[in-house]
Amino acid sequence: MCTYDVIKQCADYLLDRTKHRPKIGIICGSGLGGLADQLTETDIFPYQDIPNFPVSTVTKFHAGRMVIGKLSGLEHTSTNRMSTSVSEIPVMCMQGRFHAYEGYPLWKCAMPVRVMKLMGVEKLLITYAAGGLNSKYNAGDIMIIKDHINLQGFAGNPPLQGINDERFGPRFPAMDNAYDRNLRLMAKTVASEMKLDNIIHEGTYIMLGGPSFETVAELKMLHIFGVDAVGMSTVQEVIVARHCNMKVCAFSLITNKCITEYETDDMVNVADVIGIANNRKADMQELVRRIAIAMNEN
Ligand SMILES: O=P(O)(O)O[C@H]1O[C@H](CO)[C@@H](O)[C@H]1O
Ligand code: HPA
Repeated sequence: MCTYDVIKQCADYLLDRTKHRPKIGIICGSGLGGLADQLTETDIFPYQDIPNFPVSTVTKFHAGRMVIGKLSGLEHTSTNRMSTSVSEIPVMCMQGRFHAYEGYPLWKCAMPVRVMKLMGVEKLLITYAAGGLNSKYNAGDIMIIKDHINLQGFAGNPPLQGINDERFGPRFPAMDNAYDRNLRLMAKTVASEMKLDNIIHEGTYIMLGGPSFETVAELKMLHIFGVDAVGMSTVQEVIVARHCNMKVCAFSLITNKCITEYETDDMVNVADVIGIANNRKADMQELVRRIAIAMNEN
């Protein structure tokens, strides 16, 4: 386990090298790291330079850098949202995350969230690529997570395993409203303003260990569980963020429809995942940018 002191060393390393003091953190999913490239006045830290930080091994899809800088956008300066001004807010952006299939234990995959917390981050925006299991979802759609199923926790492998340090949070944190109701509402409003209503959904996510994609039988079982989207990340980040009282909002980019029949030659493959991420990344980045700005107002 990473102790409080080790996490603080990471946080202090970054704080000593940037003038920014972000209250919003962003984790970018596979093929969705472009948002970090939109920041200005950036301080960029390759993960291998940050003491005790994990390093990205799926570097084709995750650049493996912490990018701290300013995100700019229109801010509504009156309560009726009629008057606006350009605002710049400090954010820290993980351009790449860690997955269990890379060989990291779940607590280590989520350790950067604690680093963010000790740097002053209060709200976390998460993006990731996922397969759409809900038959109404199409490749290119976006799902706001309403809830998750912590399958690894069911199996006795939770990200909060080990001795609890109360400085981060309680031994037994609640996971009600893990995906903040107000932030979800705000996300839906912003998506409507962007005229994305026809591709936005709200649903339940499950993280599997990967890296193999799911079998038809597994997907049939997950469908019975009430799962709408399937991926290999995010849940550990959310649990660790909620443990330390950060507010969370998370978005799946549905990169493929899950295949739930045997009588087909279709196969999920990572090239399609990245292709769809590339096609839809501009909308996803704009959505996250607008939500970050709106979050900063509230
Ligand atoms: O969840 P992110 O990091 O976006 O990555 C998703 O994309 C990869 C597979 O295509 C898996 O790692 C899956 O979890
Ligand atoms: O179909 C999928 N399954 C698991 N993870 C994924 N990430 C993108 N698509 C998928």
